[in-house]
Amino acid sequence: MTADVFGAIQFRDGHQPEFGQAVYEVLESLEPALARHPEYLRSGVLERLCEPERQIIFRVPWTDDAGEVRVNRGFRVEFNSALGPYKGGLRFHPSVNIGVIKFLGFEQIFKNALTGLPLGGGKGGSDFDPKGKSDAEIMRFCQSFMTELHRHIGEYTDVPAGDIGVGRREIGYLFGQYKRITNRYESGVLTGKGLNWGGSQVRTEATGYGTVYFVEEMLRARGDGFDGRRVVVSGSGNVAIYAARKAEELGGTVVAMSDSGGYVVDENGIDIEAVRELKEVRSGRLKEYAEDHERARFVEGGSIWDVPCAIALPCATQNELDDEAALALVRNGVVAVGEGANMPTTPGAVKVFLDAGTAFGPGKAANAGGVATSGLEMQQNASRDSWHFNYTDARLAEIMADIHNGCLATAEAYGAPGNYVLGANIAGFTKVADTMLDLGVI
Ligand SMILES: NC(=O)C1=CN([C@@H]2O[C@H](COP(=O)(O)OP(=O)(O)OC[C@H]3O[C@@H](n4cnc5c(N)ncnc54)[C@H](O)[C@@H]3O)[C@@H](O)[C@H]2O)C=CC1
Ligand SMILES: O=C(O)CCC(=O)C(=O)O
Repeated sequence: MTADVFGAIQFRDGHQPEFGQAVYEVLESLEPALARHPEYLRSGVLERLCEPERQIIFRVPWTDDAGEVRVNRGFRVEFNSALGPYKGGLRFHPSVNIGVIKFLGFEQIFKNALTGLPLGGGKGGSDFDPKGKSDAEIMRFCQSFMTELHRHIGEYTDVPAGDIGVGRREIGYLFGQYKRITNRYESGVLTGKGLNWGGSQVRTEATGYGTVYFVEEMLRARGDGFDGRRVVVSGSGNVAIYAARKAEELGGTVVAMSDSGGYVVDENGIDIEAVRELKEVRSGRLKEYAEDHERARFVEGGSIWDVPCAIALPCATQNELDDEAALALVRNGVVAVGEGANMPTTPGAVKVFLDAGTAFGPGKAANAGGVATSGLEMQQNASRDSWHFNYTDARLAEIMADIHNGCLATAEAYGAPGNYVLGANIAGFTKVADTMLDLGVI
């Protein structure tokens, strides 16, 4: 049956490979749940889940510093609102197209369900490349993007946030333009805001910290931990920096990090604060880190996954860890892999880890701490409140432990103990599917 559904999707959307990959991975692991619950098939839940409720594509014209008019394409895919308003980030990167946004929106449905918070799934972005743009250009782009997007979003409708290329600066320009156009100080319309204007403590750290909390739970379930372990973190953006920081706080040694130019290795442990300052303040390249730290070496190109480690945290982008990389990690004795990024591990590589008995935390569970903390930001906005750092961090840790335990229990209940991929997919799916049954055919 799932083969029929997938065939229909391939027929319609075969030119969207990332979307096909994300759908296939979910459908494949749902078989045991569908066998137990034929009502999902009778009510067309699968077909409805795989088709976005709404897809918005729009022109984003803006003027560069030389006075030239430029045009980018903007997207917002409002995928599923069974559990709450559409929720998910905006990605600004030249590789963005409708298929990439659909894959991210589809993943977001199940991830958001796993958080236990009332959040539907959506995603958006643009093929705009922020690299090399001035602050004024970024602002004009964000204002133009919001001039169209504002009519589709709202606290009770659709609540965007950041993703690759969209951080607090961009959220600020987007929020400013929304406020100006609508004449409403509607804090709950966006998350990832600055602390002075409705943001939440811990949102900046949340995805990286949450990923490490999840991996810590997987390790604990095996009587292990971060202490004294070598850790490799790919990427050096928002998720990577705070995953590395938390891994170090728990006693791990982060020996390698990367950016799109290559990777840096420091056997004594990377100075995470120096990477944070380099990336967040100076917008520099990781190569400069090696120039400033004589014990470090920079490898241009190549695979960061060749660096031996016990714990691997892919935190850059989709399909960055392939079969060959997974085999290298397993050969070098990896014990746990936690996906900080969305779908960073190819299907073949996931199979390598599952076959080897590596604890593997899929992104929709392991990186759910970011959107969960966005949910906590929405709670604070709704109650005109702001919580302390430690309280918010404790809520995040509790949510990640609950997600871990839910995935583990679901995997066990469906005859696949220790398989977090199956556990996350079935646990997220059944919550959304049961709600869709309650709400009727809409
Ligand atoms: N920011 C958030 O709250 C969340 C982000 N994610 C996912 O985490 C991943 C990273 O996102 P952020 O850290 O927020 O973005 P970011 O823009 O702060 O950093 C992106 C990082 O990925 C690297 N990168 C991007 N494209 C690359 C490519 N083609 N090849 C090699 N490296 C590349 C960049 O060098 C940078 O280190 C993405 O998959 C995103 O969807 C997942 C959950 C929440
Ligand atoms: O915080 C959010 O709403 C979205 C985070 C996100 O884009 C993700 O989980 O991939």
